[in-house]
Amino acid sequence: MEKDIKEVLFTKEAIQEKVKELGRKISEEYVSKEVIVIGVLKGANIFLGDLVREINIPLSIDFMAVSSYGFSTESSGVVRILKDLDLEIENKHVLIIEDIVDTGLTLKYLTENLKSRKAASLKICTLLDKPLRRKCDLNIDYVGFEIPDEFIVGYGIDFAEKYRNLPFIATLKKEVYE
Ligand SMILES: O=P(O)(O)OC[C@H]1O[C@H](OP(=O)(O)OP(=O)(O)O)[C@H](O)[C@@H]1O
Ligand code: HPA
Ligand SMILES: [Mg+2]
Repeated sequence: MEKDIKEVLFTKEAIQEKVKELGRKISEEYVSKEVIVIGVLKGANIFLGDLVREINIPLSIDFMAVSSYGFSTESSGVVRILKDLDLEIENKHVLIIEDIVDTGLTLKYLTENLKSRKAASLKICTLLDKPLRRKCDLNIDYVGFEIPDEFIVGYGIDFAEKYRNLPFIATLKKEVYE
């Protein structure tokens, strides 16, 4: 795997520090609220696992699975729900956890879908934000790192289902995906 890496953008240690900082902020802002965190599978799985252990207030965890990239580096623009929530979110404070916001189309679709379920509040937390690629308006409440317009992998994020288990976040060599 390592031979395919162009540049490490965030080390394991830098990620860990940022996750702690986000966890502290979320713990303060959601204190005494009934919170459900929703992880967007599969990419957010590893971030969510680390983040919830840095949040020191009671919460529930649920997942949605959606996919729009498949085996490509370009969003298909068509977001499909592969798994819906198990929990009811009516009157609950919902925090969506994402690994990366790129075009924003995944979260646009998800937030529109969840709005109709009458949550008390709906916010977004993403570890990575690639604002230069945005194709729609999206308000993100918690951002770990802003990144340039490059295809990245690691810490849950894949290319063609590979590299999710890298402990760091890195760019891929062009020849790997072209
Ligand atoms: O802002 P966007 O352009 O919509 O891209 C962001 C989404 O794309 C990736 O998921 P993907 O659809 O590849 O599924 P995965 O999480 O299973 O890898 C990533 O995990 C985000 O959910
Ligand atoms: O840069 C990326 N890498 C992997 N998957 C992604 N999905 C959206 N953007 C990316
Ligand atoms: Mg993907």
